Amino acid sequence: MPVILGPNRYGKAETRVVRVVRDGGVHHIKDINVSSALSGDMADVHLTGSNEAVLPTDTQKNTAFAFARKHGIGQIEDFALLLARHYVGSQPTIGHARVEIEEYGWRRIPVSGGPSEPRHSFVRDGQEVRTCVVHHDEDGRTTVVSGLKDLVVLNSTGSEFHGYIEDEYTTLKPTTDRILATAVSAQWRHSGESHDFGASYDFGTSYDEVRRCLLEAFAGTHSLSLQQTLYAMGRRVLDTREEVCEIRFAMPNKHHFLVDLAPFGLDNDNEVYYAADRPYGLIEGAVLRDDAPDAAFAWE
Ligand SMILES: O=c1[nH]c(=O)c2[nH]c(=O)[nH]c2[nH]1
Repeated sequence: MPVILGPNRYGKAETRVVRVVRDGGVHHIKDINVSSALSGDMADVHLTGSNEAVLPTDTQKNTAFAFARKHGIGQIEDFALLLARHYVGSQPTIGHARVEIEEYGWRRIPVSGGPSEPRHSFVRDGQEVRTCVVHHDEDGRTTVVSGLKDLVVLNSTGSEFHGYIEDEYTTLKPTTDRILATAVSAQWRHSGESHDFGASYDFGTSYDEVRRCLLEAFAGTHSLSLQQTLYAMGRRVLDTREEVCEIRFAMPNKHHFLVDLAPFGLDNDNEVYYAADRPYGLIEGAVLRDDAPDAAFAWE
């Protein structure tokens, strides 16, 4: 039965590029996900195994990083046009380029009482989920745990990590300036008893204020580890919100690796990062008052 090659394309999907622009002490970030798909004179690649027409997908990934450094990232449409024109314009075998870009929005974390313009701390737009778990039993015991998950935050400086154990498998380089990013999952236990949780108990304000404490402590802590930041966030909540007696965290360390652009003749002074999604460090911990009431079934 005769068989022919149908439509085809190839490329690098989901190159996660983060660019930090430093405007004095004020940082701006662009966080994008670039997918390129190229097509053209690719019959031989499929039929004979000749790769003469192929611009490797690895090169497409590198081009996204190098262009971020060289040209900056403005409007994603402009960046996509730049890449697409580059592929079609530079390679005779490539007749068509499809470049898809998603951009993730970040807002500055407002810090009350701090400098009017927070400079390098961001919260990702519109992701988080508010949660609660309530238990109530026939003996009239009630527990309330409030929480949030997927509150994605990032400090583009003010984070170090060094002084750790180095054994024969350690390759991580110590750093005094890195991006610290995490998706905060936190659950906090209200210390009240059943009769406290009446109509006048303001869970709305409590939630807003705990969230504010978490963001402010994240933004305001010069971090020597995500563990230290976790503790500072928990402590801020317990110092500020008397209705909360315990808070538990799970925080993935969303690694951002500096891209080596030297092979393309470009420097990279903490500007262009590769945002890796896995594997990730997972930092978990609880912070509680030493006289916190018994948790009963709150965490079940
Ligand atoms: O803040 C961090 N804590 C760690 O325990 C750790 N481990 C690691 O490789 N990087 C980091 N970063």
